[in-house]
Amino acid sequence: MGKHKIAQAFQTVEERGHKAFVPYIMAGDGGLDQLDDQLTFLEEAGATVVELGIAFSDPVADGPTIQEAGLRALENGVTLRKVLATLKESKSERNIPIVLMTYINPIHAFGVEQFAEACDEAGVDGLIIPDVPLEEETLLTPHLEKYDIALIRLAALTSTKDRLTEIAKRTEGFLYAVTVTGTTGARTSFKENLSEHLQALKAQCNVPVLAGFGVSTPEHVQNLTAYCDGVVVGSRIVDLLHKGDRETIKELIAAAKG
Ligand SMILES: O=P(O)(O)OC[C@@H](O)[C@@H](O)c1c[nH]c2ccccc12
Repeated sequence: MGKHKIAQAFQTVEERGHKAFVPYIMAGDGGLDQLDDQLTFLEEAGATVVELGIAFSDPVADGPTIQEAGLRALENGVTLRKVLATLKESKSERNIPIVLMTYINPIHAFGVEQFAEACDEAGVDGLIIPDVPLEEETLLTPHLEKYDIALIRLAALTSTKDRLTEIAKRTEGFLYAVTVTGTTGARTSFKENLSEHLQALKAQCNVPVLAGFGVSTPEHVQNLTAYCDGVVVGSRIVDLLHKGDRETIKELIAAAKG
């Protein structure tokens, strides 16, 4: 479980000569009773890992598509506790690693130690917590280590060189290379020097480097994976899942297979 399960999933992708594809979905968008079916669909469509978002009242890093999905989930009565309970029930039926994306407040409300234990019981393999800077992560790390849960760090375009080096060294599971400045959301183009940025991160990192934010077409997937190990796709997946267009999701995931 945990870090090792994530590492194994990436290894399988590499052995097949593919790139990793990590879809983001908002837990409880469409109702929590849909979650198992959504995870099974993504696993069967060839996703490497799933990033599962927890709806939050103040999602500072989220763009409009993810915010709206969060509102729908909150209207459905979704809470961190309910998501963990749902994951726990279907744990044995699932192979794909799960990474939870949540802000720090709900974790504090839960209690850090209890949260780590509940993640372990639910089969959560990693965490993305965008509002915990490097300086504050020791709040979490001892508890996550106890259960082998990966803390996936985000590398921002605006970080200094030294800070990027530190983030690349510390990250677990994979490095989340944010490809744009600003919030999440589909975009049409990326910065010109993004390829060098990704390659520089790759050179300093012992785990896969995945590019995320704004990735929304098969062309984006193919262009970016020339310089890194895979992609994270959020807003486009959330939008397609909400519309019920699963065929286009399959095509996006297939783009990572080259
Ligand atoms: O939606 P996009 O632009 O495809 O970006 C991925 C993103 O949505 C997902 O990884 C995510 C959702 N909320 C976040 C908050 C911080 C970092 C990452 C995220």
